[in-house]
Parts: sequence; structure tokens; C-alpha cells
Amino acid sequence: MKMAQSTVSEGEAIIINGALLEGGGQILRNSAALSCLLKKPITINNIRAGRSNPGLRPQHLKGLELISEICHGKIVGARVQSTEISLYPQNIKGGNYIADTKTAGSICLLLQAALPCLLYSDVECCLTLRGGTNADMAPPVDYFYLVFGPMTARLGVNIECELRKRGFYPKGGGEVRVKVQPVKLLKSVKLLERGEIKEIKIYSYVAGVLPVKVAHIMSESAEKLIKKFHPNASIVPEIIKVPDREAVGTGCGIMVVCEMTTGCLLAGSGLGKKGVPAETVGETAAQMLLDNLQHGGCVDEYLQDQLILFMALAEGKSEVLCGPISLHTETAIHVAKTLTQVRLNLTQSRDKVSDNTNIIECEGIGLQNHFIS
Ligand SMILES: Nc1ncnc2c1ncn2[C@@H]1O[C@H](COP(=O)(O)OP(=O)(O)OP(=O)(O)O)[C@@H](O)[C@H]1O
Repeated sequence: MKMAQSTVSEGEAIIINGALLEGGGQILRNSAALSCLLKKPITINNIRAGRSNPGLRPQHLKGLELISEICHGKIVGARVQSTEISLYPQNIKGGNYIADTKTAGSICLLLQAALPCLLYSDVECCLTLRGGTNADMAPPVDYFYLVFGPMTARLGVNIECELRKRGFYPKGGGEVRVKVQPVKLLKSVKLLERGEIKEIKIYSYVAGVLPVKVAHIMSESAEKLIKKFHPNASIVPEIIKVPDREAVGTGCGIMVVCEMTTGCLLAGSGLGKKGVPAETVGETAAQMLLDNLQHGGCVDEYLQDQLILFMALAEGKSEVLCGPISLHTETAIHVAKTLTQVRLNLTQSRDKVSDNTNIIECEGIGLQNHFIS
């Protein structure tokens, strides 16, 4: 099927075709965040046309409402299942914000929507977010504070994350508080040298009625698989039995984070599910990390797309060595180019680490926060 490109409309709002490329929730969050930051009205149509259940799900709607609240904007068409919305942004205002997906919908995807906007606010902000902390097809909260936070700090993002309660499918009910410091200007970043493996940390947790043995099994199976390919790597496992007051419902999962000698962080994760053996969950996380180590890039497949918006806003030229370019990354690039004058290019790495190493080059727009002198 041929898809219409996102276009600049003759009227006021810029039209974003939500069906393009990945055609999921990310195109919504990135477009709405940029609309808010640049004070450009947008209309997004064909929302999540690439998914089996198109239209807004509750967590996407919450993310849009949160952005609209942050910029005192107006959203038209914002309801569950809607396939077209328009956002008319006004001025960004810092402070305290609360959002609740009321489902197991991912807290981190709410954060993905709100964080860029809050960086350009007038005062320190505190976000209280409720929903799923560890949800399928979304960044686990552990990824947010162990990988995303430290890696985006290189661009000047300053956040503090407090995990108050884990929440899982189907109930959600988790809670995360995030403090965001506004920035004057984000910095460009050069991530071209990955270095060697310094240390691999394994965080394996159980919550609710699950025995701690499950966390041990996930951790041991992940360690065994990693050792097969990196026998000399220093691996530090941590087994976590989440206290009952710090979780809603039952769940388990694992996060494997590899720190390189250059400080780059790459990860893999797995989430426990009914019927899936704990060994498999551990191996899934380990394999994800191994794939990311194999391609030779400085960022993992997920950070790749999550960095695009920040590099586009930053001042100067960013360069990031990464593995195969994901459809999420192509989508983020498309949105950034449609809404800003950013120059973003993909090139094959000259000193190839593997056949699939690419460099993302981005000449950012240097968006300034006018609240900060
Ligand atoms: N295991 C993971 N670790 C870190 N980040 C992840 C992980 N899985 C997914 N992500 C990130 O979550 C985002 C998912 O975006 P996507 O559009 O697929 O999701 P969505 O909003 O749930 O929409 P949809 O329901 O339409 O798929 C991407 O930015 C991706 O990098």
C-alpha cells in the first residue's frame, strides 16, 4: 500500500500521517512533543493504522492529554479509538503533573511524551505517573533510569527517577515520580567509540506471590548465555524480591545492562509471562544484549530511536554509531524532519565493526529555552 507523506497543510496545522513507517504510538508522542515545543499546531491522522487495533488506546490518549496540559493547549478529537486528533499548543508551563493510564499502559511511554516538553519549561517539574512500570513493547522503568537517563545526561538531560511501586499487566497501578530540570539548550553528542566491555549487571526481580527462586533462575540463565559468548566478562547479578508495599499485583522480569569502557550503556530485558519459563525470560534478555553487542554500535536498538528527538533539538552536530536502523528510528527521523529544519542523515560506518554498523548524523536546531537566561 502506498502511503501519503506527512505534509505541511495549506491551513494552519501541519498534517502528520500516523500510518507512515512504524505506524504506531511513537509517531504520536514525537509529533505532539515537537508540536508543543515549537508551538506549531498539528493534525495527526490514520492514528496507529499500522496496528491490529488502530486508533488511540488509553495510554496514547493520556500521553497526548499530558502534553496538552503542559503547554495549555487544546486537543480536538481526543478520545479512545480516535484515528485523528489536532493539537493546538500554547506556552509550556512547569510544575507538578499527574497522569494515570488507569491500565497497565506503560508509564515510560507517558514519560517519552512529556519529558522533552518539560525540559523547556520555566521551573523544575515533578511528574507523578501511574500505570504499568514493566509492560510489553515499551521501555521497562529500569531501562529508563539505568540506561536512558545516564545516556541522555550526555546531552544535558537532568532527571531524577523514583520508582515508588511496580505495576504489571493487567492491573497496572505502578507509580513513578520523575523530577525534570529545565535546560537552556541541549548539547550535541558524539558516540562513535564503544570501547570494551567493562561490566555487565543483571537485575532480576520478582514481585507479589512469585518465589524468589524465579529471579535466581532468570538471572542464572541470562548469565550462562552471556558467558558462552563473553567468557571473561565481569558479570554482577542482583536478585530483587520487591517488598509487597512496593508493587501492585504479581510480576517478574530481568534487565541486563552492559557498561562499556567508554561509558556507553547497552541493555537487554525480559518480562515474565504466564506460561513462559523463567529460563526463557532470562535468555531473552541476554540474547537482546548479545545482539546489541554483536552489531558494534554505541547504543542499543531502543535508545537508537529514543535519542533522535533530543539530538534534533540540541545545538550542533551529533554523531551516533549504531547497529541496523530500526523502523522506529526511521519514523522518529521522519517526524523530526517534518516538524523542524533539522538535518539528519544515515551513513554506513567507514571503519565497519560489523556489516550492519551505521552512523546517525544530526545537525540539531539548537532550540533555546527562553525562560532561562
Ligand atoms: N524492551 C525495551 N527497552 C527499551 N525500550 C523499548 C523496549 N521495547 C520498546 N521500547 C521503546 O518503546 C517505544 C515503543 O513505541 P511504539 O510506537 O511501538 O509503541 P506504542 O506507543 O506502545 O504503540 P503501539 O501500541 O502502537 O505499538 C519505542 O520508543 C521503543 O524504542
